[in-house]
Amino acid sequence: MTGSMRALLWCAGLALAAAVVTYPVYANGYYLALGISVLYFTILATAWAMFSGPTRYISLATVAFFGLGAYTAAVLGETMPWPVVLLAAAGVGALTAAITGLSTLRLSGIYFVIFSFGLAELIRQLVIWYEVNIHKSVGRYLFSGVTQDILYWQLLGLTALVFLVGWLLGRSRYGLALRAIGADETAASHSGIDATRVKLGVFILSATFMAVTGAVMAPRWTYIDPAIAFNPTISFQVVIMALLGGAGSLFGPVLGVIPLVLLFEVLTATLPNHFSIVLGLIFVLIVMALPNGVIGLFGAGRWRVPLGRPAAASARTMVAPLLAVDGVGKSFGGLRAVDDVSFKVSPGEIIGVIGPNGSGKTTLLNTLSGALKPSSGTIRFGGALLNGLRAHQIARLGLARTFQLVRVMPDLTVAENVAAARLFSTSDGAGATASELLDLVGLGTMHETPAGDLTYIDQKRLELARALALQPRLVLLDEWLAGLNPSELETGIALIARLRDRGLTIIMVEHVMDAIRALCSHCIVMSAGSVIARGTPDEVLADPKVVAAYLGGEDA
Ligand SMILES: Nc1ncnc2c1ncn2[C@@H]1O[C@H](COP(=O)(O)OP(=O)(O)OP(=O)(O)O)[C@@H](O)[C@H]1O
Repeated sequence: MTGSMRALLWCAGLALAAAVVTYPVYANGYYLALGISVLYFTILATAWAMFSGPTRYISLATVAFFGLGAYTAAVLGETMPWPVVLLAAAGVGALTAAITGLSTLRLSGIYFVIFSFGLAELIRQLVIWYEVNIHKSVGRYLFSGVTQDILYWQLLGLTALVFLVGWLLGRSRYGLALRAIGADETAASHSGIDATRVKLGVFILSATFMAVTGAVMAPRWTYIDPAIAFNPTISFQVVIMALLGGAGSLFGPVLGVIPLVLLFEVLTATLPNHFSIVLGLIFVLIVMALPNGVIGLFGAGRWRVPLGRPAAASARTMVAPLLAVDGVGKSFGGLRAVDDVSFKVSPGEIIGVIGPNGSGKTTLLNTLSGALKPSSGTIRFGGALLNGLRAHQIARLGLARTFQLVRVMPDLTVAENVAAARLFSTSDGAGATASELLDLVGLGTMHETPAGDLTYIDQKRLELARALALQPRLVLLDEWLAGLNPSELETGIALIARLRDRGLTIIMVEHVMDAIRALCSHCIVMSAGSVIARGTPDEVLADPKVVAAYLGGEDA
C-alpha cells in the first residue's frame, strides 16, 4: 500500500469515527433510536461471540444477564449515582454468571443450550414472583436524566470497550485456549489447559458486558417489567446476528447486527404477528447458507496468537522411580476393567503395555493421565500423588499423552495445536521451540496447515509434537504406531528411540510387537484387567500364559 493510500484510509477512518461520535447531533429521533439499537445489539452480539464463538457453546442466556442489568438499574437508578448503578449491574451479572457457570459449564452441546434457555426463564419467573409478592407491583418506573443522546454515547463507549477487551482476549493465551477447548476439549485438557476455569472466566466477562448493556438501556423504557427486560426474543436475535456476521472473529458480529437491526425494524412494522416465524426462518437460512458468517466469505482471520519462542523447560529433579503405580483398579459398574495393577517406571525407560483387545490397557493409561479417576490404588509421579488431580493438572506436571483415536484440534493450525500445549506452561529453562518439535516429527513445512486437513499419519505426528510441547518427563503413547506402513513404522520407531536417547520416559501401549522388541526395556502384559506377566519383551512373548491370552494372536 502506498503512503498516499494509507493517508487516505486514515482520513476516511477518522471521518467515519467523527460521524459516529457526533451522530446524535445531526440524526433525528427515529434514526437516533435505530443507532441506539445497532449499538446495543453490537455489544450483546460481540459479548456473546466472545464466549460462544470459540467454544461453540450456544448460549440463549443473553437476556438473563441483560434483564438483570436492566432490573438493577430500575431498582437503584433513582437513588444511587449512575456510575454506581452500572457497577452494581456489572457485579450482579458477573455473580450470576459465576454461580450458574460453575455448575453448568461442564455441560456441552444441546444440554448447555437448553440450560441457558432455562436460566433466562427461571430468572424471569423469580423476578416476577418477587415483584408480585414482595414489591406488590409487576413493574417499576425509572425516571432519570439520561437523554437519548447520552444513552447513545454511553453505548458507544461500551462498544469501544467490548471491542478492546475482545481484541486483548484474542491476542492473549486465553483466546487460543478457548479455541482449543472449542476444537477438542479433551485434547485441550490433556495439553494443560484448565478448560473449566478458562470457560468460566470468559463466560463471566461476556455476561458482565450483557448486564451493563441492560442497565444502560433501562432509562430508555421508563417503565420496566419482566416482559420487557427478559424478552427471550433478544437472546435469539443476538445469536442470529452473531452467526450471520461470523461468530469466529471479533468484528464478525457487527456485520450481522447492522442489516438485521434494519430488517427487524421493517418486520416489526409490517409483520408484527409473524415476527417469530420470520426470525426462525432467517436463523435456518443463515446456518445453511453461511456457516461461517459474512466474514467467513472474505476468509477473514480468526483471533490469532503469535507463537513467539516457547517457554523453556525446567531442569527437573529426577526422583526414582519416576512413576509408581500401586494396586490401581478401575471399575465400570460391574466390570473390573483394570484390576490391582502395580508397576514402576524409572527415568529414561520405555515400558511396553501389551495384551489382547479389551484387556484394560487404554483404561490404565486413562487413569494415569487423569482422563479417568482410579477406583482404587495410588499413582505417584515424580513423588506427587496423582489421585484426584484433573487432566490439565497432570499435564502441567509433565505427564503428556497421545490418544488411541487420534485427537487434534482440527480448526487450529498445526503451529497453534503445538502452541496450545505451551499456553499455561510453568517451565523456565531452555526447551525445543514449536518449530523444532514440528521438524522433529516431520511436519516442519506445515505450520500454517489446519490440523483437520492433515492425513491420519500426520495427525498422529502432530499429536506427538503437541505432547512433547508440554516438555514432559513421561509420555504415554496409546497405539501411536498403529496404522503405519512398513517404512513409516521404521521412521516412527527411530523417532521414539531418539526421544528415549534424549532422556524421555515413555509408556507405550502397542500391538506392533516388532516395535515392542526394538524399543522396550520392560513389558507388562494385561489380560482381563490384570497383569499376567512382566519382564523383557523376549521373556513375556515366550511366556505360555501370554501366548494363551492372545489365543495365537497374529503379532505375538
Ligand atoms: N468408559 C467405559 N465405560 C464402560 N466400559 C468401558 C469404558 N472404557 C472401557 N470399558 C471397557 O473396559 C474394558 C477394557 O477396555 P480398554 O479400552 O481399556 O481395553 P484395551 O486393552 O485398551 O483394548 P484395545 O487394545 O482394543 O484398545 C473393555 O471391556 C471395555 O469395553
